[in-house]
Amino acid sequence: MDLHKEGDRGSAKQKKVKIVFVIGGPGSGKGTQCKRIAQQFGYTHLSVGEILRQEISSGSETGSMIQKIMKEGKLVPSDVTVRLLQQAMQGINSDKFLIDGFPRNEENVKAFEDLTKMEPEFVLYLDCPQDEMEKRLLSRNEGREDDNVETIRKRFKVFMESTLPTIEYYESKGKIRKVDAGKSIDEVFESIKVIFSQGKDNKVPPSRHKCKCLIL
Ligand SMILES: Nc1ncnc2c1ncn2[C@@H]1O[C@H](COP(=O)(O)OP(=O)(O)OP(=O)(O)O)[C@@H](O)[C@H]1O
Ligand SMILES: Nc1ccn([C@@H]2O[C@H](COP(=O)(O)O)[C@@H](O)[C@H]2O)c(=O)n1
Ligand SMILES: [Mg+2]
Repeated sequence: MDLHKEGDRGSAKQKKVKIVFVIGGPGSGKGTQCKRIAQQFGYTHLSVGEILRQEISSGSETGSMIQKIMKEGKLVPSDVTVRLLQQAMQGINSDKFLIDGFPRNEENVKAFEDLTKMEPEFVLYLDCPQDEMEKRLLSRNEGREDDNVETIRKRFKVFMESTLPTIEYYESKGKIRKVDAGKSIDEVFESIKVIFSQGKDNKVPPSRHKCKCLIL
């Protein structure tokens, strides 16, 4: 990916692209909060789930493969996901990306690092109790095929087994910024604003997290 360069005809002028990943369980409020962050802090919001749903809508063979996986609440192979994400990023002239719903497992992390040679500035983790997430998803009403009890439970399992290890990985790098996402939309955004208002040198010290999502 050539996200680092800008200017005419491939001049070597460097463009520093800032990336923030946003992760959290299904229904933790990633999409809701990303919209607000993008608006207030000037980020380009890319929802990886949305990118995958667009591929389904295109009617491609890859799209039908994605549809089957999503219906099962499983994860799409990382080479497919990262290629589509990379294409979306390359099509937008922005230097600040908010990547919603990524990474979902260690394979996502590796594929992203290998392909883009980039790392996120930090990772926003929306930590929310599972019963609250389930309640939100069951009343979302956006017509998503995966918003039914059976698939939701499978998505929770995938989150616990595959996504939590990525949180540990970024925790070890001091990159996790965790917020309590079980509160109201406004309250969650207040906590997020503090994080996005912090300067580069004003980093929150790393701390071992305890997930609310595990306390059931
Ligand atoms: N803090 C909150 N309190 C109550 N409801 C919320 C809160 N945040 C989001 N919601 C609602 O919960 C539902 C799920 O939110 P959202 O779509 O933002 O979650 P998500 O993390 O993006 O989920 P997914 O991983 O399934 O895409 C939406 O209907 C949204 O309006
Ligand atoms: N990195 C990702 C992100 C998403 N998926 C698949 O899409 C589904 C919906 O994602 P949302 O972020 O919109 O909840 C998710 O359940 C996965 O099937 C993925 O594979 N990899
Ligand atoms: Mg979402």
